[in-house]
Amino acid sequence: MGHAAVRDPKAAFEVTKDWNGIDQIVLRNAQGASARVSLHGGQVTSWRNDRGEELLFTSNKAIFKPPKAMRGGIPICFPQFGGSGSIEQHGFARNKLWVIDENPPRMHTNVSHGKWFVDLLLKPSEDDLKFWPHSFEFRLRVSLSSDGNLSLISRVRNINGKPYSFSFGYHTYLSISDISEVRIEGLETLDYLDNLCQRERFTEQGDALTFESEVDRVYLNCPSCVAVLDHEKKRTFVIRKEGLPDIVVWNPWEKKSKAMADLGDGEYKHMLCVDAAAIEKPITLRPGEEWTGRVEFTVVASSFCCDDLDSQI
Ligand SMILES: O=P(O)(O)OC[C@H]1O[C@@H](O)[C@H](O)[C@@H](O)[C@@H]1O
Repeated sequence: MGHAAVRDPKAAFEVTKDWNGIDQIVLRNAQGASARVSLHGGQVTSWRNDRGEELLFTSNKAIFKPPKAMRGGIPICFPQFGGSGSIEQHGFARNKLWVIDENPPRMHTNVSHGKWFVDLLLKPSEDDLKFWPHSFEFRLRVSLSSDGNLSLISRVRNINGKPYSFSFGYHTYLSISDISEVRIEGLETLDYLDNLCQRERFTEQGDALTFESEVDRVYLNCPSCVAVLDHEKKRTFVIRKEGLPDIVVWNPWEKKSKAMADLGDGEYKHMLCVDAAAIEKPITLRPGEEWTGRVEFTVVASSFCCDDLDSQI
């Protein structure tokens, strides 16, 4: 157990140690829902509902060893999503040590974020600047609402003298009953880049996306809300996003899982990555400019779709 870094008794969060002795923040709302965020990578490592059920997947073979990000939760992919740019796969932010931001600048958004939140900050080290010579301040707010919704707001500011571009993704491992029981709604008729076919562009034909083999796609210009329906668990994840046009859908399936040291052979059945992202058109910031990208996860019972949910707000 680490020191308690409580900023305000009403907005309390607790600081404990994660598996490596690195500080992690625990948010717990009045109903008992909770989220954990490690300072290693700013990675959300757990999100539980008020019955204590874990909603994010973490591999049983996850390697909890910095500097690598662990397989599960929500690694932050910045300043590059994927492996086709000039730096390491998914960027360096997920492997770095973040700090708690005690005095974050005001957030220019109408979004209400409940009472339970923490602000984290990442600045590049001298070493990072050798590989990616663009200075930035990356502020991440992770919050849990009184309904147990989890939201992540990222703000990246260019504090460099020159413009630069980056890509980004919330690499979200959802916990699912079984991959054959799950479908995604909201991606119908969209174009996507297929990472399994050298990023060739295709158009989604099906009514909803279901899974029978490996999938690694970047869906382009997606609606602000998609739903992941889990029939067996009778629950639906609703994912809302802002500032993030793309959605990556990834499941490694059997063969690739077997080749991954930090994923059990059959574990692909119980995970599905659905990542709100900005990939096809990188974000460009002029000096002093700031970008905001937000995602919110809600879990609702049974087969709820986004239209139903929108009409309730
Ligand atoms: O093993 P990593 O670096 O965490 O990446 C896992 C996967 O992440 C996905 O988002 C990518 O689309 C895949 O191509 C990649 O294999």
